[in-house]
Amino acid sequence: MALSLSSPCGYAIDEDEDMPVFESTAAEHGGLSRPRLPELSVISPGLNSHPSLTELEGGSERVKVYVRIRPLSEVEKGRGEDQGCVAVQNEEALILKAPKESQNMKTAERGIGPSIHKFSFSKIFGPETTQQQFYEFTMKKMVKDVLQGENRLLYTYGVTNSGKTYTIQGSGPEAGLLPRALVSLFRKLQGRLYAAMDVKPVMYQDVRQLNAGEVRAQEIQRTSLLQEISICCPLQSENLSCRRGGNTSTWDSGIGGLSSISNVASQFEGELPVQDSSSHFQAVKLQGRKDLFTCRFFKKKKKGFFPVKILTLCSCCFPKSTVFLLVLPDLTWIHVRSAEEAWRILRAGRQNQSFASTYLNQNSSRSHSIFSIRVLHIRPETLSSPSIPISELTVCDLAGSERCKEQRNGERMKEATNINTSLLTLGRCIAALRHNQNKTRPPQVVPFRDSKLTRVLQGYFCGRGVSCMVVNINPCASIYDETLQALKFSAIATQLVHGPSTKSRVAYILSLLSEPAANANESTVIEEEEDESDVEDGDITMLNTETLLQAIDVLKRKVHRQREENEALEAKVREQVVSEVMEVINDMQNGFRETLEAQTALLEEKYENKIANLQMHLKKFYDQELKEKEQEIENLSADLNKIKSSHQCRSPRRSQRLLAHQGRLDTELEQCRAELLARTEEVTKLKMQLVVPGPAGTYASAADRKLEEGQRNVSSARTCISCAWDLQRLGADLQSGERACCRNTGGEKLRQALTAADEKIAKQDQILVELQNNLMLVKADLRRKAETLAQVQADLCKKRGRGAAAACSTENRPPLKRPFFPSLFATRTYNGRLAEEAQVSPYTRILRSRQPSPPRSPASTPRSL
Ligand SMILES: Nc1ncnc2c1ncn2[C@@H]1O[C@H](COP(=O)(O)OP(=O)(O)OP(=O)(O)O)[C@@H](O)[C@H]1O
Repeated sequence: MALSLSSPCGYAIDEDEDMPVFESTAAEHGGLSRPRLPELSVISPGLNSHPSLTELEGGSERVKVYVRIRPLSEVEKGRGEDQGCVAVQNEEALILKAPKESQNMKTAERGIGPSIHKFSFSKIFGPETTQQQFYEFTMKKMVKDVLQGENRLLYTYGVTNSGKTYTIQGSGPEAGLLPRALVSLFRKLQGRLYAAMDVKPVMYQDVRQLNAGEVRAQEIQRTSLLQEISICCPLQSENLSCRRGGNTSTWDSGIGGLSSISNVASQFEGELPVQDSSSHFQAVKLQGRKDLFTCRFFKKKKKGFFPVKILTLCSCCFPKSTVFLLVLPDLTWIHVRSAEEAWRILRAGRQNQSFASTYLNQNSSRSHSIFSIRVLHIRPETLSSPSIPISELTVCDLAGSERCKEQRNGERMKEATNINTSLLTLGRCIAALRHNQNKTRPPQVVPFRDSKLTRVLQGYFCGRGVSCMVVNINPCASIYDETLQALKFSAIATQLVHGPSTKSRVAYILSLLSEPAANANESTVIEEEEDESDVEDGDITMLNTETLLQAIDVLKRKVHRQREENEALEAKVREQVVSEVMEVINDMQNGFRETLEAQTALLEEKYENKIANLQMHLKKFYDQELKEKEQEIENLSADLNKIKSSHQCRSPRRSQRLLAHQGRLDTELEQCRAELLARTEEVTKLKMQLVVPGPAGTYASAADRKLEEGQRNVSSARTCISCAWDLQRLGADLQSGERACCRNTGGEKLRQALTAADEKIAKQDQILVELQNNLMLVKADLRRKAETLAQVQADLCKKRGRGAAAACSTENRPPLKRPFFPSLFATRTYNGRLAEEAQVSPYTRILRSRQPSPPRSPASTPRSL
């Protein structure tokens, strides 16, 4: 088998060639030269520049989303589809401008949404990009990764007729990503292929060692299947009979879509087995499930057919057959020894894919196409171990999304509905994954199980591998709205971050087991583990149950320890928080106290001011009241005077009598005054005579002072007595007058004043009696003193002789009786009360008590004296 894979269909494969650097296509599309657009869509999550990888969560990488814009065909250009609605701004930014006829423009004109949208992607490839360039930038590295044990997925997404199949499979000499990847893969594996067929991958990451019988059976099955597949080709061209749900219809073989594969596969024409027309293919719908049906391969025998292979497949995935499709457990993996065999199966699978002519695409894929190839990394020393590392490359050509209503055929419409449903589920899964990346929000269930497509791809979205999306764009103006929707969907995918790798989980589990063991059993298990570097490359399924249980125990202990640490930390934090809170509370308390004191001072000041104001107002008020009362008193006095005068008018006789009596009293008083003056002069003269020098003089002066005192008392008493009697009479008269007035006026106040005056007069009487007694005593005392004085003078005369006798002749005269008048108004009193009474005479008091009686005449008052 001399097969040159260096350039199978004219394209050069240089594995060591550096990745080409593409220039921006913005200038060609006028993206940079266009004026600044007035309005931009805000729906593009990639509007801002992409964050660097280090900024992403946990250092994970974002899902790479590449955009490829296909060139317009001459026919499309002739239809006027080139309206510049898709423009590349730079290598990462794409601008969509709604054409006039589009629905988006209509809604934009109604003001509902923008007419210009900007999207950001990992890289944008313009229409001039060749298949080789696109492969080198996208798939080449993936192939390398797969050979290094990584899992990789590449899937295309876009509107129908946008170039997805062209990108994956190619057309004519322009082979797509998949044939190039296969050629590259087998070239790299050349000379290192494992020839025996004694291992077989079972579900997911498990590998089973086959015994001799199983190897033989496997070989037979493989050869048979390869033959059956190769047999299908002529059968399909002969209108393969297909029975679905009892109805037999002609199966659309879609041979026209095989041109590119056939072109590449032409390299292997000589190697194809001889076609056998004795096989037959039948598809039977599974009971109760619309999307599942069973494909049976029959080998024609002489007497009828017998089944060779039964596959249960999903209509939305790869409806007829492929050995690389791993949807349900009864599918099997076929051992591929060379690129040639891979091509055969690929071509067969391609033949069994559904194609149809739609209104947009002459050869439209009516089902998703998934191609998977697994590489078992076998080492002789680990051959017996079930944990053989496996890496997988999956290339998925999704069917194009399209408007169902525009399908003219019922069958096409059903297909379009199925396609859109599965694409919608894919979109929901991506949106849910995007949502779950935000740890602050409650996680959503990712609806992987709602579609076979998402079930197949689930592993790549859950850390099993790295996925990459290729968005194909048709720049035709007529499908602008669909293109916009596809870009919106893929814009969500640009925000996806790859989940944590399952390999990192394995490494984590192994690191757990390699921690210092708490007991002997653990250490035993660790010793039994393989070299870490060897095992870390594998998947989680390579760990046995015992190891996993041990890891769980370690994790439990770790969790327990963490909880204890957390509790201790929490207690510490609580303590710190409490102390800090207490400090804050104390500060607050001090603050409040200061504030309170300040407030109290302010309030005190405020209320003091208020009290002062109130006092001022009260004072004003009571002053006013007092004035009013005084005014009232004055009015009352005036009234009283009026009444008196009227009373006088009414009883003139009594008034006259009173006036006459008053006149008499005044006369008497004047006489008393005159007499008093005369006596005073006389007393002064006597005093001058009585000045005696020496001790006798001293005695004499003392005696004189006492005498004067007694005289003053007596005179005051007498004056008081006389005045009192006069006043008593006057008071009685006034009382009678007032009573008369009161009878006429009924003034209660006046009556009370008179009663008080009567009481005072009674008291004066009593005082008068006491004064009379005192007078008697003073008189007796004066007599004794006069006698003593005479005696002293006589003794003095005897001692001085004759000269002195002459003097003594005058001095020896018997002492004259000293008049009492000089002490008549003496201020000396016997007690405080008397002094008061002496100062304020009964007459004065009576007059005062009768206020507001008419004011006294100055001549009639004792003060005038
Ligand atoms: N980059 C390209 N260069 C040249 N021609 C292209 C390119 N991309 C697509 N085409 C052409 O556009 C047409 C439609 O492409 P293709 O069938 O791959 O679209 P599709 O997206 O797979 O459609 P569907 O989803 O209906 O299967 C084909 O004739 C193809 O040759």
